[in-house]
Parts: sequence; C-alpha cells; structure tokens
Amino acid sequence: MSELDADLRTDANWGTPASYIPELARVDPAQFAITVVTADGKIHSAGDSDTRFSVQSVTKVFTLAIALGRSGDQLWQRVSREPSGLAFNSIVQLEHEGGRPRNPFINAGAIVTTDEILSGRAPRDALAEIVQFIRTAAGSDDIHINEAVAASETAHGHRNFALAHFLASFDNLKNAPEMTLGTYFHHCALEMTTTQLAMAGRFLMDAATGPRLLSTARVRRLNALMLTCGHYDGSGDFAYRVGIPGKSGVGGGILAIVPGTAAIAVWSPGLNRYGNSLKGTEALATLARKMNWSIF
Ligand SMILES: NC(=O)CC[C@H](N)C(=O)O
Repeated sequence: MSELDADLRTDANWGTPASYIPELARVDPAQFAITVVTADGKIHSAGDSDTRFSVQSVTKVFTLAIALGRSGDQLWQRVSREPSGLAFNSIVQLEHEGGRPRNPFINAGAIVTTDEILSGRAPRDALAEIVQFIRTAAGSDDIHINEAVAASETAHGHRNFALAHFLASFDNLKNAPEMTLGTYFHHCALEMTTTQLAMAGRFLMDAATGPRLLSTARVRRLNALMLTCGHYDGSGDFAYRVGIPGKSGVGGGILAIVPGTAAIAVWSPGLNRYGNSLKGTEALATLARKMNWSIF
C-alpha cells in the first residue's frame, strides 16, 4: 500500500477538483489516501488517511440503504435501476423519461431517495437518521457535516434546484423542493477520512465484519447498482479497469467493495472527465489487479 501511495505521487497529473461547488474548488488536488478493511477486520492505510474530505455522492449508497429499509421495493416505482450513460447532474433524460430518474446514484435519483427518507418528518430528523446510520456503519461518532460546504452548494445549486423542480412537476417529489434539497445538500456535505469510509463500507462486504445493517439479498442488490451505476457515465470504464462495485463522489472519494473480502476507500480530490477521482480510480485499478480482486 505504501508502494502504491509512493508510485501515485510520482506522476504530477492530479486532475481537477470540482469547480461548481466553490468550497470544493479550493481543496489542494495533490493529496491521496487509501484504506482497506478486510473481512477479518484488519485495517491497512496509506497516504493522507487521517484527512477529512467531503464525501458528497458516496452518501448516496447509505441513503439508498435507508430508503429501501423504510419503503422497501415500493421505492422502485419512483426511481429505476438502469445506468444513465449521462453526467450525474444531467436534466435531459429526466424530462424525456417522465420524471422517473434512471437510478438512485445520479443526482435526480438521490434527490428522490432523500425525499423518501424525509417524508413524514422534519429535515433535521431525516438528517439525524442518515448521520446516525453512517456513524453506526463506521463505528465512529466523530463524523460531522461541514456547514460551509452545504451552504456553498446551496448558493450555487441551480442544477439541483432545476432537477428537484422537474421532479415536482412530474409529481415525483413528496416534500417542498427546498426541504428535500436542504436535506440532500447537508448529507452530501458529510466529511470522513478514508479510514472512516472504509469502515462504513463493511456492511456491503457481507462478511461477518462490523454491524449487519442490511439483508444479504439487499447487500447484493446495492453492489449490483454500484457496479452498473456508481460512476455515472464512467461506470463501464470503471468496471472494465477495476472490476469491482464502487461509488464515487465529486469530493474525490470512492468506496469500493470486494464482496466477502474487503471494503476499500480511496480519496484524491482531482477528478477525471466523468467527475470521478482520477488517482483514486488509478489506485483501485492497480490494487484490484495486484490482489486479483476483480469479480470477473
Ligand atoms: N457526484 C457528486 O458527488 C455530486 C454531489 C453533489 N452534492 C451534487 O449534488 O452535485
């Protein structure tokens, strides 16, 4: 792992941090961290694994788990399970397909899962459940929301507002767009280290490691969605190069799962053209190849 870390740092092409959220644009791209938690509970880390980063869309895995737990398969009436082949914040498909987002990992789909979690209660209570779920998964209470990042995204979130209003116009939003988006922006603004994120991913390995938060059947389905949709229009390329389920975020984090074997978190804030971590993807490709971890 330290060899992997050192190798990655020799190449100066770090990619570009997300620019549409000003708070994220300020982050130094020349950072990298990786943590692997194996089925026997051992933790291996290298790089800046104690640095907190903005988890962003990686939280969509946890919100999907919670929404499925609350609403069961009814959720699939509001959102489908197909790769989108378009950018994570694209609007065109949503109009074309009558307001039913392609999957729960693009923004429109995650706004729907957040809306499902919010239904029947105040944003503060929905957020408390999301944060508690992630803390329980990680086995750490030291996980918090960065209010400056949430505010920065709210101030510049015109596309997400457009998506939420589109959903509402198709009767696919139960709460006021501002309420649902407020909850959504705040859970995206959670900060974690790679150690915390890899620990939080243990339940997706479906090994006897960490808390059991979902049934085996649901864990398999979450992994299937991570593989097919977890990297947006870069999902095919990620499956080709890395060969394991993964979920990325524009903060530069990726949570990847080797079923039954390991939960891996990588972080490097510079992104590739799909909005996924450039060095994070490279690191996972190298690790999966060396460890023979591709599921294929
Ligand atoms: N890909 C991402 O991480 C996107 C999350 C971000 N909060 C947004 O809604 O645009």
